[in-house]
Amino acid sequence: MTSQHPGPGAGPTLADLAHRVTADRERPAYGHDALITCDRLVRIFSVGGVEVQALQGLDLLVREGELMALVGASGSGKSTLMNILSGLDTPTAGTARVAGHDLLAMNARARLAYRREVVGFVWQQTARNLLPYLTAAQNVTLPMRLRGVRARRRDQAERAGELLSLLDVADLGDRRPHELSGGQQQRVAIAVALANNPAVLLADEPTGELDSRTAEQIFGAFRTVNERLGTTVVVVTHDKAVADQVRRTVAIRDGRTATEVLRRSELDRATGHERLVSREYATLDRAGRLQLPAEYTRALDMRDRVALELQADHITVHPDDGTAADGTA
Ligand SMILES: Nc1ncnc2c1ncn2[C@@H]1O[C@H](COP(=O)(O)OP(=O)(O)OP(=O)(O)O)[C@@H](O)[C@H]1O
Repeated sequence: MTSQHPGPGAGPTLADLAHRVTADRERPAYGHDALITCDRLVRIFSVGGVEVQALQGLDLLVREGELMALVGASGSGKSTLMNILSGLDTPTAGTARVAGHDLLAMNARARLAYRREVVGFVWQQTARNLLPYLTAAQNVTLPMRLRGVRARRRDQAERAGELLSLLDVADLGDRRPHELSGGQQQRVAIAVALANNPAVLLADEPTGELDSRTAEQIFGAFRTVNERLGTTVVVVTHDKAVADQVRRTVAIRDGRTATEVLRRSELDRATGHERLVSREYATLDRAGRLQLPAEYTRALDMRDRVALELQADHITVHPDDGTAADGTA
């Protein structure tokens, strides 16, 4: 029998091991405190017998109250992710949870309730967001009626008015979509998406059909919603200027999160003005995998393998200099 009190230098005691096991069990699960958790998310499409892996084990955590942008090359998987988060599509494997809802386990009824009450979405095509034969105000009250919760018409109309006012289109409530500009339509579409007070507002290229000045204003509207209502907002965008305005931008590459830029304001001592300082991070996945930027590895001619060294507060990555101990230079 192993002693409970071995001498110095011996392995862990039984008590140590028991403690480790309990500590591991009690460690909070990945993403336990996030509003959106994607864990090794996979989406495979089969087209004519050919498989396309649109998402290849994507990890993403979004905390409550965040306003963040998702960027990435065409075909990287952004829309696939948004369709999953909005409840329109189901992942092939992995975990996706939004505000406590497991997106892989919902039946049709739960999915419908999820889409009506938990998430709001704004699409790129302005025409897809609004019903053409309803006025702006009627478009905003429609999701409230579909939700089926008994509420007085007057209260619904009042809420629609408040939302249209928050989005600076209060005086356009009686107009139909074709009587509104593209930017005004997107503002109304944001109000529609917020009608049932969702936990998350998702937007897929919401400024894609707008000129850059209008795009900037629409992005301002997302900021207002985030700041005033506290709604968590995730926006997919191609627009670099738009992505630069948020505190967090996550880049997706080949169906995985690859890099992340975080921005914070800092006081410029010289001028006394606030300025935004940004820093790029690489994503470290749960298996410890890290993708080094191609321009870095090319600059140091890093290929096949690299040497890692653990320092007190960082890890260094060196090119393979051909001095491997096993002689396989
Ligand atoms: N319904 C589908 N059937 C088959 N393949 C699909 C389907 N939807 C997406 N894909 C494929 O999955 C990959 C990711 O597509 P996705 O639309 O998510 O990319 P994206 O980053 O949104 O691109 P874009 O910026 O051009 O909109 C692409 O290779 C695409 O062809």
